[in-house]
Amino acid sequence: MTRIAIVGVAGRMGRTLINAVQQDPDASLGAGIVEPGSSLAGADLGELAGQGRLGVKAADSLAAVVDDFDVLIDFTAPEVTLANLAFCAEHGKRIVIGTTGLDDAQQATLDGYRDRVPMVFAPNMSVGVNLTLKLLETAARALGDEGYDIEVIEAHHRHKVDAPSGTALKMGEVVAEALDRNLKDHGVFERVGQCGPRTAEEIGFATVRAGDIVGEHTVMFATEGERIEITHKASSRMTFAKGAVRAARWVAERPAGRYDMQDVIGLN
Ligand SMILES: NC(=O)C1=CN([C@@H]2O[C@H](COP(=O)(O)OP(=O)(O)OC[C@H]3O[C@@H](n4cnc5c(N)ncnc54)[C@H](OP(=O)(O)O)[C@@H]3O)[C@@H](O)[C@H]2O)C=CC1
Ligand SMILES: O=C(O)C1=N[C@H](C(=O)O)C[C@H](O)C1
Repeated sequence: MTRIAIVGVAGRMGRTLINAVQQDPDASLGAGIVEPGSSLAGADLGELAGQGRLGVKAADSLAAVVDDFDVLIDFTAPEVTLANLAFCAEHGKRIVIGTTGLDDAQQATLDGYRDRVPMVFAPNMSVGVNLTLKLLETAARALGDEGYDIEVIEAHHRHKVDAPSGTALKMGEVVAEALDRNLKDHGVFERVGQCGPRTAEEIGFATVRAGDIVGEHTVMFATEGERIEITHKASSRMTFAKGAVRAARWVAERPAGRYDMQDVIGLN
């Protein structure tokens, strides 16, 4: 039985994760943590998730629940995640990180823990997106050097704070790598005014933020006469939450290292 703590239990993913842990017979909910000073500290986690009392109360620090879990699941914000990762390193815990929007320096800091903490870090925990990444690799190898333009289009709910999504960036990286291109050099994240025609090698990104869209990603390979679109649409956050709980059970048995969802699913 993997004892899990969820940080950010008041959030969209946090509440969904409470339900996902409850539905997994091989996982138990050891703790849930809200932001320090939150009025939800002390609230019952089951009631937070809309499923009735569970008898586990929301804590407002990791230190308060340090003995109650083995794996932390973190879907919060970059600086919060890095602080929690440091806590895990100090206290011999494992971690599953779904947080997106880390900048290069924050990515490097995270990577610095790979020899000390067993961690799964993935911008998208759904099985479907991780399979899609494999399909993209194949498509890019077949089409990318044959005159097909590559564009990544993503859409999310109005509350999302980072752009492009972590998943869109990962899709861009997979495609770029398959074509021996570097996303830092070839990614185009803005087109406005007299920006001129696209170059053959650029990988363009477009972002939609609207309403309650859970998460949609399309990679377009377009040339004169045809286009191919590979699309993934998530219609429920439960798809991410189930993946995260699966990752928590998986990483509970692993030595220190930085893993991703493809490792968890067995696609690597
Ligand atoms: N990898 C994946 O599969 C997925 C990744 N994500 C990513 O997960 C992250 C969270 O998304 P989402 O749930 O929609 O965002 P929310 O804003 O709904 O949730 C984030 C939660 O973190 C809480 N929080 C902030 N600071 C702390 C702290 N110090 N301690 C404890 N809790 C804290 C916030 O509390 P408060 O409410 O008080 O501000 C909030 O409840 C984003 O980066 C998103 O991109 C999302 C879905 C899938
Ligand atoms: O913020 C979200 O909601 C999501 N974020 C992730 C991302 O940035 O890729 C994954 C998912 O699409 C939902």
